[in-house]
Amino acid sequence: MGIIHEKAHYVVAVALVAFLIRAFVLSQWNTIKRNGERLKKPPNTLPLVGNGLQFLQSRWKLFSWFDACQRKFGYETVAISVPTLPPGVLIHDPRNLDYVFKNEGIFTKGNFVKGRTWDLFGNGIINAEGDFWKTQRKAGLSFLNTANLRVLTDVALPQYLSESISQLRSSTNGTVVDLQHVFHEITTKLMGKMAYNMAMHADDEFTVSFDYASGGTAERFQNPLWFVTEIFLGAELRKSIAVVKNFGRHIVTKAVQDRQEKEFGEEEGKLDQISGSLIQSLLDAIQDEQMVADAALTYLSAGRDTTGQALTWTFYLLMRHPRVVAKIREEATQLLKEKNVTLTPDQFDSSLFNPVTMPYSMAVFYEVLRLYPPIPFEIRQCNEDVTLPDGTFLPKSSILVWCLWAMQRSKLTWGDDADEFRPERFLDGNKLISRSPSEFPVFYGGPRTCLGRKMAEAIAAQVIPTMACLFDFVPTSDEERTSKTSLTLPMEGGLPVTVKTLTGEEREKLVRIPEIRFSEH
Ligand code: HEM
Repeated sequence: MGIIHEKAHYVVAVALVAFLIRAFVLSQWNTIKRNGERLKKPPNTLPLVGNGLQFLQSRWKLFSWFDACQRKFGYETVAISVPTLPPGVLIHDPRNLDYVFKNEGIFTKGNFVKGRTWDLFGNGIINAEGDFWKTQRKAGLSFLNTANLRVLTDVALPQYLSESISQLRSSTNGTVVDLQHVFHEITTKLMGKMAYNMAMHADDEFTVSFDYASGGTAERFQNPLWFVTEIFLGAELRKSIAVVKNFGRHIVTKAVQDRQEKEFGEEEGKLDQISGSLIQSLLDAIQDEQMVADAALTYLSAGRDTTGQALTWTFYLLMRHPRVVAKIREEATQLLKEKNVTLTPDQFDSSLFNPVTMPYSMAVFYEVLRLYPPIPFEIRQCNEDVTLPDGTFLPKSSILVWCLWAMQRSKLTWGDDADEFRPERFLDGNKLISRSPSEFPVFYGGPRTCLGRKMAEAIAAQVIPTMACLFDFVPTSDEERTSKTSLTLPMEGGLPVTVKTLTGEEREKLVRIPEIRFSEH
């Protein structure tokens, strides 16, 4: 028995050495070059394992490493290597990113991304290409048309926002509330009702399983041996994906039933008339119900998690920057006075707040998206040989990575105060400044640019000033918050706060004399 054990160790060790030597030889062979020169390597690149160990760290440390690369190399493209994976580069130059956005047929998700996300998203729009992508995009465009967005801003959002406000008011006795849950609940209800005609909540079994599956799927991008480790440690992930997939099928079955039963008459409210319009458009366009389910689940993740998390980081930063909160309150108070409207927890019309009437609040939202991008990095794979504008030659199958977390903190692009939270950088007087997608890729760019940008902006323009005017939130801890592993950017442990409801008078005082709770930086 002892001898067999020893031999097993020997076999594993030999296999590991052989594997590393092969990886090393392949990495030398496949070196990516710029104008005939090898690319520089990022800090802490090791012989044999390359950057493999960096990718095994927690994502928070990984973000810092990406940021350190960006600080060291500026816009220069650098090589990244991980044993077992095709050769790769990390790009920082907005010119290169612009080229990627304009040539999305060359820079695709490829087997590298699809192989890792397939179990969760299958053929959903995020993974789809060609005609199948076009079909899903068309269905999404029809769901997010102007008339539906108006129902969202005038009916659905005010209703769900007011439900959350009632809950927050009942928690003003020192109870600790998780703000991340509050925002997730709003976006979950919105997407559930409008897209699928379903009453969904942030603590449903589906949502909990989806969070887990998103974390497990994201880990596959950090662990090159995920397909081996999951054999032993992947039971929970497999279970979560099964729950998610079942729910996808349930959405489709319910939508087919709705189709047969639902005949809307004049008496139906506006929200009921449009609810389920995404799933119905998808059913019209796609024959295969499994594919409809994949498409539905992908939209749910794209629309709900990103926006809920962006709002969470917004209030995290606002609690650290009382002067910014005071300016949001000032902007809202001014508008309310002009319209001769009062805002109290019992009586408010949040639909007054929109991206046009609330430029400062929108600048706050963009600044949060700059520092805490809900999709923090992107990966593409070249499906042919290609040369980037900076001269970097990428052979077919190479991997291209850009880290929004790092790029959106670049001093070259954003100036010396790039690390500071300063919403004014998005304002020219009272007008919002828009930045090109290649400099500020938070909503992606080119033909596959985010479909839901207007929806996210409409939600932010209403939720941020309404919540900031009605409540004063106090965090239960001053510690820096981090993000847990996920395909998006959820806050680890949520955002626990205590809540105080503000009277109109108190709000006026806070507009004039912003208290300093944290040192601003
Ligand atoms: C702050 C909120 C949001 C951010 C930062 C954001 C960001 C992004 C990014 C970076 C992508 C590209 C992802 C990739 O392919 O790797 C994307 C795609 C997409 N987003 Fe958003 N998104 C947000 C909100 C929304 C909302 C509310 C919806 C509404 C349903 C939505 C729908 C989509 C769809 C359908 C795509 C796929 C587009 C395509 O491949 O053609 N997003 N988004």
